Amino acid sequence: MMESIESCFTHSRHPVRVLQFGEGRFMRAFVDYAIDVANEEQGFDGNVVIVTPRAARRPESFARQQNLYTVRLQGMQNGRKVVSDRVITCIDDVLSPIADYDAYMALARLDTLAYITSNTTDGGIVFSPGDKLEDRPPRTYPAKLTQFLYARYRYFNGAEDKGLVILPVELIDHNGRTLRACVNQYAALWNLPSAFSLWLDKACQFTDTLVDRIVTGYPDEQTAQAVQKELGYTDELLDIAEPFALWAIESPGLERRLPFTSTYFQAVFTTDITVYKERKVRILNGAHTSMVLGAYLAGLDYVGQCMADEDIRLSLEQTVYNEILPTVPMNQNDVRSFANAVFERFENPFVHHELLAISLNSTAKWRARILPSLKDSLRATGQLPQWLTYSMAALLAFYRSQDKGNDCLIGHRGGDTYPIRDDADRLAFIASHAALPDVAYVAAVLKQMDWWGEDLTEIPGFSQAVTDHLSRIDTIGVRAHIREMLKK
Ligand SMILES: NC(=O)c1ccc[n+]([C@@H]2O[C@H](COP(=O)([O-])OP(=O)(O)OC[C@H]3O[C@@H](n4cnc5c(N)ncnc54)[C@H](O)[C@@H]3O)[C@@H](O)[C@H]2O)c1
Ligand SMILES: O=P(O)(O)OC[C@@H](O)[C@@H](O)[C@H](O)[C@H](O)CO
Repeated sequence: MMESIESCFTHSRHPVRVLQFGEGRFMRAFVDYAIDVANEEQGFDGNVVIVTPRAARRPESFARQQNLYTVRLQGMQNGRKVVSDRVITCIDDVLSPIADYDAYMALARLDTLAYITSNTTDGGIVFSPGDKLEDRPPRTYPAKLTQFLYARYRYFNGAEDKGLVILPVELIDHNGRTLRACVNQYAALWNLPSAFSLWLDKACQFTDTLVDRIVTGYPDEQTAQAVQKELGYTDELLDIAEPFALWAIESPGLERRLPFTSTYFQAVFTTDITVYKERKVRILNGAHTSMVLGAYLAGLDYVGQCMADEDIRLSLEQTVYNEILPTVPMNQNDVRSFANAVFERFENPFVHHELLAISLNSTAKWRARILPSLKDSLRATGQLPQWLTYSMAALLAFYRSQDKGNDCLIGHRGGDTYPIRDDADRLAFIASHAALPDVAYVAAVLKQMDWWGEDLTEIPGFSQAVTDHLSRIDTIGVRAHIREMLKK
């Protein structure tokens, strides 16, 4: 029988310096990876306590293996194959803020605590007026954070050296500033003293950051068995990622305190992360979001398969190089080499990135990751960019279903079914409009101001062009439609 990870490795001992909201695969292969390496190579001297943002109970998988787990980085870097395994030993505890409320709030009184990190997905940094200061805990992440910071402020009598640096990694615009704005709203809602707001200003730092690493997490069972055999121990938290990692942090002053750059991790400290964000979100995430829904309907399941598929690959090249790149306000040579690198990362034969995983919440992703490029392209050329326009039709085709599943809609691909996962109200809207003729279905969805931030039917020609693409998809199928667009 194989040994277990906890019988092979032990914890590193460091004071707890980081409270992390989010136990997901990304945080574990990115933030915790960087901290673990920094402890070993740079004397960071800090461990992490994780809080699961939503779990009602402490996740047993972490306790079972004493919070140890392996990050396997796999892929090509500078032309050579990389396989790098690291057992992460810097996690002290994983708490549920609901089940372990007192233990979690006790961390606010911890002298050594210096940083708070979070990944609560694109939907986590929100204000909800129903949250109360007395809740154990409040529901949203910003409300939890406000309650936590207020407890710390009170315990240390507003001492300025007990402030915290807050480093959110959610992929939304100005994540630090947005989080700060939510905290301000809770402070006002809960009538917290103005001295607390002053303490937030003087002692705490809310930092905008941008992250980039493809993390696919626990692999399929067959791969998992093979990897564990190689490793020589069992690990149910095994986390697979690519070797590339970039963390751009909008605070040059933190450079010395966060020595996170290492062989497989680059931390950049800068006065403005906009260029990193625009480049990454428009090109990498924009490529994903514009490609995956149509490619899935065309019969593919993984990003790697898309790169090997002539039609899908060519369509993505045209999307990225002809339509997205010219909209990125940076040196075009730099942007082009970033795009070339993205294609190489997508080709990574070792990281199996599921299209269905990327499809989650595609409406919000289309707005954040495609719409700005579409509008900039239209402004610059006077024409609707064909592939970005088509990507909306692919979304509407992928989403079009009246079949309700558990927390999702059920889509159909040939004889197979697949889950359509998005906000519940949005899915309900789709279900109730899916049976309309194409023109009415398209118009109904494009008019949803709160989905897109504007009425998309007001973009000249957009509604008609999307309807035309959707009708071709209905009539001849996605792949045939992609082929006819490639011939144009
Ligand atoms: N996996 C990647 O390659 C990658 C790379 C860069 C950025 N990200 C970002 O990470 C997010 C997905 O995380 P993951 O890949 O670790 O997936 P995951 O499913 O493993 O983890 C998701 C985490 O988000 C929390 N969460 C989900 N909805 C929430 C909400 N409404 N409020 C509070 N917490 C919530 C969950 O509790 C969990 O901790 C995405 O938003 C993405 O932008 C992922
Ligand atoms: O993680 P999501 O669901 O927000 O988006 C899916 C992918 O586009 C994303 O995970 C990228 O792989 C990642 O942003 C790369 O840094």
